[in-house]
Amino acid sequence: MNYPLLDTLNDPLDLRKLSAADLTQVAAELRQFIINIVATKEGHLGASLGVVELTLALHYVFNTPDDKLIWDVGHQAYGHKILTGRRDLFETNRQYKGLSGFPKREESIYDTFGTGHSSTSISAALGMAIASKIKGEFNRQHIAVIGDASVASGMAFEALNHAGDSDANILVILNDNAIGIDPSVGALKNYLTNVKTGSQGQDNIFEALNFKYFGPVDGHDIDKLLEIFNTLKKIKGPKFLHVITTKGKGLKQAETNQVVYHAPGKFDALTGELSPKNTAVQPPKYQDVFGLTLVELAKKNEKIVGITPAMPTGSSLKYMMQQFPERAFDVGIAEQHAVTLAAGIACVGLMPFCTIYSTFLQRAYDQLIHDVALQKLPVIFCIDRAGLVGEDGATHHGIFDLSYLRCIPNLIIYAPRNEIDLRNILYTAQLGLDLPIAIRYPRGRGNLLKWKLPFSTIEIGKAQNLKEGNRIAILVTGHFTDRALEVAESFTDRISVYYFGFVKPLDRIMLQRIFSKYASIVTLEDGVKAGGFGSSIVQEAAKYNYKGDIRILGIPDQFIEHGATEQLYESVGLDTESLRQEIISLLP
Ligand SMILES: Cc1ncc(C[n+]2csc(CCOP(=O)(O)OP(=O)(O)O)c2C)c(N)n1
Ligand SMILES: CC(=O)[C@@H](O)[C@H](O)COP(=O)(O)O
Ligand SMILES: [Mg+2]
Repeated sequence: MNYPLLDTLNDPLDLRKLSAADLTQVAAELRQFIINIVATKEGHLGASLGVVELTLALHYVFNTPDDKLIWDVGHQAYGHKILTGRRDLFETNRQYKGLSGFPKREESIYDTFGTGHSSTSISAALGMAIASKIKGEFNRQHIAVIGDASVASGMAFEALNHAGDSDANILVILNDNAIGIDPSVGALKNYLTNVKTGSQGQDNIFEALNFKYFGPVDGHDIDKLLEIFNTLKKIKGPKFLHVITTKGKGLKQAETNQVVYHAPGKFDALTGELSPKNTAVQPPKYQDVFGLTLVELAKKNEKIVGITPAMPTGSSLKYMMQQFPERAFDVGIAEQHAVTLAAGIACVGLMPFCTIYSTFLQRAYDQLIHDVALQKLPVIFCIDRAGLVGEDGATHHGIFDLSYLRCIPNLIIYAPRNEIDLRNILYTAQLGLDLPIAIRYPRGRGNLLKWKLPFSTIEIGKAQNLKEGNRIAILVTGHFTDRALEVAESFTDRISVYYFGFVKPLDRIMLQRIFSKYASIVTLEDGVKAGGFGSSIVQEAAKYNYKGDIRILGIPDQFIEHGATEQLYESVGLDTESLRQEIISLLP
């Protein structure tokens, strides 16, 4: 594939040597380059295609990296990476030891702020703008590019509220494509639609917040973007530019099927068609076990309400939203609100199932403690993407939840070992608990083809002995249970496996039996070792005055980068072979 102009661009200085008229061709080449690589290497597609012209115009007019450019979420920054010296490395995007799929300060001086989670860009840009002013660097611009779904989040509004009351040199660019991963929701989305259609009248929210407002402008018209940026760069203080773009621009399928092409997996770069799916019958994704089981339960239990902060497709709450639109809500990128909304719903006797990715629940920690657990409100948290998630990397791994949840009083924590177990704990939870429960399960597929079995109730706080052995006890939680069994089988009758679905409350009776029987214990989890399941066993062992060895196996005290999930587990010694070696080293 030929990229005659793109191939000459090693950084934005080269770009600025081109004539403005050349930028149209660069845009076409850049778009094709992104399509060609993402088609085979996978990744986020639609968002980056939508901001090709915006990316070029920003780097052309502004003096990056001295002017600070911050991409919200960062999943749209592929063009930015390619133009800022990473074209040749881009085929390693999201792969183990390759480029990160998100901006990352260690990777480039052009990546001024690391992102991955949404709605941080305005705060970060404002922080930089305030610091520049304190340092006397008055001419620097600080630019946050934020999407229409991300700008509706609380954090973004907190930053707008602060910035609008300052004289900071900040430019907020709203990249409005009317969609997040799923279609955008909420009153702000309606307002933005009215602005675009001209039916909004004179009122302007952003002007009311004291920003100088510009737009809306067509974000695919390079000349218009150059003109407006040349104006904006001379204006001091807080400015807001409303840009209209099309997610997936330039690839027909990505434009028409924006949800799927947000991150489409492999596809044909020429036709845009998705690569054929594996047609063999496969075990279900955990998210679908959750989503489909919830529909089954909601048909019989009218108290069930579903909540997702902006991930109806990713969490599979979409199934309930389709069947029971009056009882299932996408609240937008608003994790804090989602949790307290669930608390409110529980207060009045309904049964909220609040599904949030483990990594995004970090945003709502105070709400979890203050609004839910402290008041013993029986919210059912369905925490998806627990454990390592793969190519999204350090910003998205769900490895902290067991530790950050375990220290909260009144909270039940359950990590199902498989799809049937997940179904049964969902069933058990909706029978009525008098405490909140956090049910956490991994990204991707389970192992069972037959998983839609009749429901059975799970006894709260009970562990199970799955395999009896006489030397070492493996205590395991969550989906690593099969891994523990596989390892144990290879040692015939020497290794026991105890499955602790409940990380809290722990089965103390079972633990006492284990402490009195084994001289060596290994704990296994897909979360951080610090403060997690293994830690809780060590604490119990100390209370019991246990004198044997306990080895905690989990994620070490470091951020884990991106790569295929199994590759990453191997890198931290949690693959089957490494576990087997650990056991061998403990055997007398
Ligand atoms: C705090 C947080 N919640 C959820 C997500 C998952 N997420 C990633 S991109 C995205 C949609 C972003 O939409 P928008 O800001 O409009 O950008 P676009 O994809 O349209 O460019 C969501 C919900 C996230 N990254 N961070
Ligand atoms: C950028 C972002 O936060 C999401 O697009 C995320 O990558 C989705 O993750 P899943 O693919 O696990 O749904
Ligand atoms: Mg959007």
